[in-house]
Amino acid sequence: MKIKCRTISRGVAEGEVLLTNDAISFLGNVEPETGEVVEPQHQLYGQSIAGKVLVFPHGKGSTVGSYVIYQLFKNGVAPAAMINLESEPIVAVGAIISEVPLVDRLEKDPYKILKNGDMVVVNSTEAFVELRNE
Ligand SMILES: C/C(=C\C(=O)O)CCOP(=O)(O)O
Repeated sequence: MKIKCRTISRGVAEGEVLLTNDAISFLGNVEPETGEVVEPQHQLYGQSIAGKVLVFPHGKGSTVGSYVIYQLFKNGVAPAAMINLESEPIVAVGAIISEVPLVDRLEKDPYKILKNGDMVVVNSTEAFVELRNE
């Protein structure tokens, strides 16, 4: 199944879905050395976002979050791709400078059609997300 979306950061990546209903403040919520979510109140606490297709509603918090995404990239623990309901500038900038594909505004609600562990391709260059495991 292919789902159309809006391109924010171009690129193509495949990976396993890791989904959260919580917004993410990359500064403070995520450890840049490991990609682990370190905020105890966060739904993904204790899990690693490294190599995942990270689905979250939107970013929040400090503008330094863009640089944290870049640190994740430089440390080899960035998400493979990211899917938002509605991207905002902090995550958009972080994804663009880190060459992490980022999309938002999927034509179907990602929380209704995706679940943890699904294999998806995020083709941001051509503005679609493809669910592979069906
Ligand atoms: C650049 C900033 C702090 C630093 O150098 O560590 C300011 C960030 O401001 P926010 O209001 O957190 O975006």
